[in-house]
Amino acid sequence: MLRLDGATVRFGARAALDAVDLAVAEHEIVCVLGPSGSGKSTLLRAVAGLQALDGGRVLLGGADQHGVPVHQRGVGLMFQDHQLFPQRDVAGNVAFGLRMHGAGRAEQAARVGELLDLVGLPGAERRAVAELSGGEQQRVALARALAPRPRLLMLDEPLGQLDRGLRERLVVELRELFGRLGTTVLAVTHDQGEAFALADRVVVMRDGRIAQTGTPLEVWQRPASEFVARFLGFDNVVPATVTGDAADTPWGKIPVPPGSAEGPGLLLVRPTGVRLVAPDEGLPCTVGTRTFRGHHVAVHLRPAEGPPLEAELALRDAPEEGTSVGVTFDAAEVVLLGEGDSEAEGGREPAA
Ligand SMILES: Nc1ncnc2c1ncn2[C@@H]1O[C@H](COP(=O)(O)OP(=O)(O)OP(=O)(O)O)[C@@H](O)[C@H]1O
Repeated sequence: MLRLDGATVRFGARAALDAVDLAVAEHEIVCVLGPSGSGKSTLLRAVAGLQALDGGRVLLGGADQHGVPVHQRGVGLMFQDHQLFPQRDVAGNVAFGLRMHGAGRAEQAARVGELLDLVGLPGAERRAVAELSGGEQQRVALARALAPRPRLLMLDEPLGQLDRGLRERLVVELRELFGRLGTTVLAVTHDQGEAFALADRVVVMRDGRIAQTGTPLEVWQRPASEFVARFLGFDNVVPATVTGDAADTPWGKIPVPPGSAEGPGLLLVRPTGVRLVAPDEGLPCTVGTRTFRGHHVAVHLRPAEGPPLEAELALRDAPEEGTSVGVTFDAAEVVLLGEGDSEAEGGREPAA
């Protein structure tokens, strides 16, 4: 459905999009994730035709989009600040794209009604946009983007401004809705929770390039590099040398999954794999701060040797700050990271 072949966008000497290859299949929901400035919006804008390419191609349904203006690409756009027309009512907003495509009045009214039902705002046609809540406005923006039946729907931080609870609810609704409609979606977000809940596949970007792509589970379980691991919030990363079924690390010997490649590398222990035991067993640590995260607690540990460690524990298992504990590691939660993309490399040279 959508393909980028070596898509490149430069601003001065800097490549905001650096030879990106990406394919999105029909009915697939792909979420692009990455830190601020990694090129996510530039990617969306290039696909939409709002940003010209300096190299490479964007193909939609197999056709090169070079020179095809935005309104002829058949893509729906929903941007961060959803830009509804404040002087128009809900129906006027939702019908906007339909009018642009020359739909008649009756057809517009029928389609608007259908879409408002879909997004959970039945009968809202005559309401003033300014009187809607943030979540309702978001639904109207979504209905507007879906109205002309775009072959590709693109969302830029679709739930960015809403509060957490509403975002979590809407993201589930969106996924269900897109599945029902068979919509192909390319969405951009900096919120990994949102991306993982919405996407069939996530694409993690760094400095205009794709750092990793895979299903949410694949990326979560096997971050490809230190960059991806840290971006996902995993900070238990240390240099390690694997020999057989264990690795030498600054935290001592840590068991690794069977079949791990031998030799030096970087090792990640997911916080769920940090087990607390009696103080005279395993690696001696002192319990530092505890951060409550809903149904679990992130416990920060100061090991006798090596960098700080984070453990994820159930509320009832989290020891008091200052307690002495021992730590052992669960091999199933240990990941050996690719070295190619190490933080230590620092910034890449800007493309010439
Ligand atoms: N019009 C522009 N002129 C010059 N530089 C730009 C322009 N648009 C984007 N950039 C630069 O290109 C890089 C990528 O920007 P982009 O907006 O695509 O990142 P992003 O990942 O979407 O970031 P954010 O999450 O903050 O929106 C950044 O370094 C940005 O400063």
